[in-house]
Formats: sequence, structure tokens, C-alpha cells
Amino acid sequence: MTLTKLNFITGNKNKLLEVRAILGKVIEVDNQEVDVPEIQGTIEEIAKEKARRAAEAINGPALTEDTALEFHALKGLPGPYIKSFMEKLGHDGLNKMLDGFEDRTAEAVCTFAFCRGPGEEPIVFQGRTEGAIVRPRGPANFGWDPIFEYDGKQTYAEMDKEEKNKISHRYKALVKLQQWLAEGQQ
Ligand SMILES: Nc1ncnc2c1ncn2[C@H]1C[C@H](O)[C@@H](COP(=O)(O)OP(=O)(O)OP(=O)(O)O)O1
Ligand SMILES: [Mg+2]
Repeated sequence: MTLTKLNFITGNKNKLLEVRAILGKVIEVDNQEVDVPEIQGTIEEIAKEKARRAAEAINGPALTEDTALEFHALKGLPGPYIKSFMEKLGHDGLNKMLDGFEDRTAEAVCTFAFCRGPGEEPIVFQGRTEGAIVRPRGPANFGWDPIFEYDGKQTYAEMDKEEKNKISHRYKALVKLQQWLAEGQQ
């Protein structure tokens, strides 16, 4: 069965905007805002379970995304728990977490999971982009974007949206998703 549109389950408007900007020419992206619980575990386990639960909640095919931010000095933490860390500590606190370390590099990880329907095994598409954690620069309208510096130059928040969408963790994951769509979803 060829997919004619993707049902992207997310409550995050910025994610939806980026996915539409990148995938919009290739396939229609519908959105439903369903609050699916996120379990603890590895990035892949969390992503798969999120898609499984989303497919059950809407009783049909569901695409979900989970974003992680791995600090190398902290062996990958906060990773998938970045949302809670960001909410509690903010840009300043996240920076301070690394002040005792020399290594301020980090990896932004985007993991899409697609589940055909209830009871089906989800398939995962992941993209990673290397950067460093810096004091905030640029507009603060998307989470940790102002403290994630790409390429030693601009932060995600300072980058032109089009530029960001050519190198971001989300773009790289969506390239893999597009390939899978083009190859007939085998
Ligand atoms: N560049 C970014 N890309 C993705 N998420 C980001 C970015 N900057 C900040 N964030 C935030 C949004 C969330 O607080 C957190 C990621 O948590 P996550 O559970 O994946 O998203 P979410 O809960 O906002 O949406 P969803 O409904 O898809 O789960 O990181
Ligand atoms: Mg979430």
C-alpha cells in the first residue's frame, strides 16, 4: 500500500513547520495533536514506543518524532530527556552543566518512527548533527536552538531557516524517510 500522506503526530508546532518545509514537496503532511506518553529507555526504544502508541491512539498509520540532545562530556545525557532539562534549567543551566568540563561538544539527534497501525513494528529513521553548547545567541523561539552552535559559527537560532533545514538533525532523518518513501516503503 503506497502512502499518499503522512499523519505526523506531534504537539510541537516548530517540528511540524520544519517537517513541512522539508517534506512538503514530496508528500502531504497531516498533523494530529495526540498526547502520547514517552517511556524511558534508549532513543530508539522511546521513538518506537511513541509511534506504537500513536498508531493505537489514532487507529491508523502514524509518524512520530523524538528529539534528543547528547552532551559528549556527559556520555550522551541529557539525550532523550532534554525536554525536561530544558524546561527546568533553561539555556543558562544547560550551559552551567558543562562548565566543569573542557569538552562542550554535543550532538542533536532526530529520530522519526513510522508505525503502519496497531500491532505493527515501527521503523526508525535517524539523523545526527554535531555542534557545541554555547551561551545563547539568536531568537529564543525554539527550545535549545540558541545554545546549539553548528560548525563553530552560528547557532541554530541564528541560522537562516533554509540553511538550517539543509544541515539539521531533522533534515538528515527526513532524507532517510524520503528514500524509504521513494523505494516503496519496503
Ligand atoms: N531544534 C529543535 N528540534 C527539536 N526539538 C527542539 C529543538 N529545540 C528545542 N527543542 C525542544 C522541544 C522539546 O522541548 C524537546 C524535544 O522533546 P520532544 O518530546 O521530542 O518534543 P515535544 O514534546 O515538544 O513534541 P512531541 O509532541 O513531538 O513529542 O526539545
Ligand atoms: Mg514530547
